[in-house]
Amino acid sequence: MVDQQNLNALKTPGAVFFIFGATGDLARRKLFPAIYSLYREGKLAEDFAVIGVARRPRSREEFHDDLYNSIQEFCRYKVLDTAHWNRFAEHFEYKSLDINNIDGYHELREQTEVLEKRYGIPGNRLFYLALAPELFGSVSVNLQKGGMLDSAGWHRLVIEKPFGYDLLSAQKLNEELSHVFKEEEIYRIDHYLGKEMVQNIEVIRFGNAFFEPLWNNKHIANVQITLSETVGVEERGGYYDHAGALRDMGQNHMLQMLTMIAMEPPSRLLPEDIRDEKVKVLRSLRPYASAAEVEENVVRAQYTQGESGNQKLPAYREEDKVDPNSNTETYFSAKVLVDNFRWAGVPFYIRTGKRLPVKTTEVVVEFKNMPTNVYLGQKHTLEPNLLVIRVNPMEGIYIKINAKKPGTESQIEPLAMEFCQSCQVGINSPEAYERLIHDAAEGDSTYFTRWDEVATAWSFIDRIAQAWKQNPGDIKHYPAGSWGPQEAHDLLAKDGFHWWPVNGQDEDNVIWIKNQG
Ligand SMILES: NC(=O)C1=CN([C@@H]2O[C@H](COP(=O)(O)OP(=O)(O)OC[C@H]3O[C@@H](n4cnc5c(N)ncnc54)[C@H](OP(=O)(O)O)[C@@H]3O)[C@@H](O)[C@H]2O)C=CC1
Ligand SMILES: O=C1O[C@H](COP(=O)(O)O)[C@@H](O)[C@H](O)[C@H]1O
Repeated sequence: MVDQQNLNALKTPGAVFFIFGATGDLARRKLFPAIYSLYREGKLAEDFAVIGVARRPRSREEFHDDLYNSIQEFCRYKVLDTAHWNRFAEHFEYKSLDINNIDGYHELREQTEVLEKRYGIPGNRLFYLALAPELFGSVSVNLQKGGMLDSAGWHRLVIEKPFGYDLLSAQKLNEELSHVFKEEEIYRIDHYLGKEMVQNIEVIRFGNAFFEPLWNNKHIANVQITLSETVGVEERGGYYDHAGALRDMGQNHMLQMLTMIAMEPPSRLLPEDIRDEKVKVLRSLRPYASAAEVEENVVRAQYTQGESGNQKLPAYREEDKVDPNSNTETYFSAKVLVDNFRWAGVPFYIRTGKRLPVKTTEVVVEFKNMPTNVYLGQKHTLEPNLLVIRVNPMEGIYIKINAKKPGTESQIEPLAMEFCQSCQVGINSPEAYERLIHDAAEGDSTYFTRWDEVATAWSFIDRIAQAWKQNPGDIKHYPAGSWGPQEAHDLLAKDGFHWWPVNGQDEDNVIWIKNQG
């Protein structure tokens, strides 16, 4: 609970929030719960309204029922009591509208003005597009034509991923949006940037004297970023089969996490300074020069039938709305080089996949071995020091160091110094969408992607996609429930490295490192 004194500092300025796609999956699982949490924590006061927009008819009561169910199922807070719930739900209206029907926007405008009057909102309007990406351009044009941008306050467009399918389509979309919204009014969501531990990377790096001096190619051997999922494509087969892992996770979340690890310290902690540094990293990524280089450095694969626990898992090609002959990748891993002074020669290995054994997001920074190993030849093995940043589902960091095994003469064993943030009583980290909606309402664009970041990321990814397109059938396979194809292991083995076990467990789920104490 937030005390009254801090409330004004936390609260967002009064605004009307429009959720386009209010009957959809994202609204139900993420957006409504996020708005409720913000309200519960006093970050949204009473001067706000939400209008849910979608085509299907919904009475106000039905919409409130949807809202209630979504919060009870997906929010980290359960509904408090009836009086509190009624006060919250009162802020929500529904408008049935086909985004292509311009008359509907005039009605929406009238409805908005009534609410602005009721809540004393000075014309601030935040448009959240939880819609299929092909609708993004038309909505923004129609918002303007329909007079929705004529109010006195600020107007912001929050736009979901994917932002385009490749550089060309992203440029086209950006061009369409830029006729209506200025760059500083566009908030492109990458929900990984809203995650607590992704934001913490910055503090861990720039707030600790013992990391920053070592954060370079003199001391770091390699960096490994893993985003593994146990789920398959669920109900999103239609979208996913067109996108694949490279576009779904690589172009956005993975490259964004890489930039947070690799960027230079910004001169000030202002959104544009931070984003300038991130885009410099993206520009330093060494492009793969040919299809042969792609093949050497990037592994793609698709899951076949497999099992997890005692459960049989279907092959990707058997999933709903997936082409039975599909060659779409559900897994990829890559060796990425950042060609700048700090990182020259340090490989960044990234991997993501569906139907892997565990759900986790983790960054492992592997340090170089000691220049002189005084323990060599004495039957001692020194393991490299690791810094592991756990993003999800566990949040925390651990550092692996070598120490003398207590009670032995001189035996050395690795031990973990672990901080598990998510294990701390009383810490209930906000969901990524809470932070991002709050930031957008505050006008803080730090953790949203700027156009040049998106474009630069696409030009890197496009080379991989184009190389794959030349040889669609040349995809590897892995059984659902496994850690991906052998080639992904070979990718590191060629350089003398291996993937470090995630969650502190090896591939057979054997505890790899003992918790001390
Ligand atoms: N779901 C997720 O986990 C994630 C989703 N995203 C992105 O979020 C966006 C939404 O995804 P998701 O919620 O899954 O999609 P859904 O298909 O579940 O929902 C789409 C929404 O759009 C509405 N809609 C469709 N056509 C129109 C139209 N012509 N006029 C008005 N409303 C329309 C639908 O309502 P109706 O049929 O009633 O019109 C529905 O509310 C996509 O860009 C997706 O890529 C990003 C990350 C994760
Ligand atoms: O953006 C996406 O992310 C999810 C994974 O997000 P997480 O927060 O649960 O790690 C992924 O399942 C989905 O395919 C992708 O579109």
